[in-house]
Amino acid sequence: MSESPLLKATSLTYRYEKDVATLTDINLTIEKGCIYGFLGPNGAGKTTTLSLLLGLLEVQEGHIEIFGKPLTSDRVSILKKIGSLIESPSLYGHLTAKENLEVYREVYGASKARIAEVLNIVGLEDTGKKTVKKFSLGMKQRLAIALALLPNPELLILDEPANGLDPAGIIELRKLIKTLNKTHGMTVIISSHLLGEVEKIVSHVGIIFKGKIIFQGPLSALHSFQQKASRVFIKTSDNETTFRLLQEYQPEKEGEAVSVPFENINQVAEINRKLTSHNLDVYLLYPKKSDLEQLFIDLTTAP
Ligand SMILES: Nc1ncnc2c1ncn2[C@@H]1O[C@H](COP(=O)(O)OP(=O)(O)OP(=O)(O)O)[C@@H](O)[C@H]1O
Repeated sequence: MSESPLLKATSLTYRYEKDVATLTDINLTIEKGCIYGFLGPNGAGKTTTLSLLLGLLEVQEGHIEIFGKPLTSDRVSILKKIGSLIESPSLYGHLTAKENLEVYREVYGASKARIAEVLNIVGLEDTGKKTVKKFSLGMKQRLAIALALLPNPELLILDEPANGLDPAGIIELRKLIKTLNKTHGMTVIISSHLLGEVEKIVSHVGIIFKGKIIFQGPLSALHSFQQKASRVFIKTSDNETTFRLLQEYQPEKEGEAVSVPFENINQVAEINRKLTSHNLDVYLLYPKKSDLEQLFIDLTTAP
């Protein structure tokens, strides 16, 4: 029997306001040892979902299990094994990296030796007396991750950690996440609104769009899904007949037109031949941008 997932969220629906569902029926399965990229455009519901997983928001509908236990009943023991970076970290600008960690050490019940360890892991061991206000954003971000690492968590949840970082900072962050996963065995959930930012490190991807999960699976499955999101838009002199003739392509009616999933350019020529051989006039035959396709463009285009 396969091991149960490290995290399982079932049918999460969340409303900030009574009549507006910010999340609808969210199902997530995250396996131990993976780096899970949680992707979606701004406002899709990433932070809300992660806040529910971290118990920062109360579950209204649905169920969350982490480490095989329900979050509602085993909250404290679960949260002790999770490190997180959500929204801006609270760092003291007038203190050094080490002093910042010292402030949080007792909160987490971590040993003094753990401070040097986490500074090493995030590559800030040589910052000495430099105060945090003189740190670059990338260094601040790594220090915030060091804080999250103090309790030596099994699961690390990072909400848009690459936001605002320059390309060098993003590369450093990727390296760090890979090390945490490979060398320290941590499962990592990292959210982003850009696929390119996380594509190089993630093993699995979940895509949230308007509060709904529209894809979840290994990174390798994403590209075939992406292709399926493209459709060919067809308008002829008789759309009913077109719909009937194209049954094998799984057509859908779109107002005055018909659309079929786009597979390749040869299929478009084949459809054209089929329609004209049945004496239909073909007015339009073109790939149409669906919401999903537009979503992929948004996820793959730098702001
Ligand atoms: N405290 C709140 N009260 C009311 N609505 C909220 C609150 N927080 C977030 N929202 C709304 O919920 C929706 C999802 O926001 P959320 O922050 O979860 O998205 P996101 O994917 O993390 O986006 P971003 O990257 O912009 O933070 C948005 O429409 C947002 O305006």
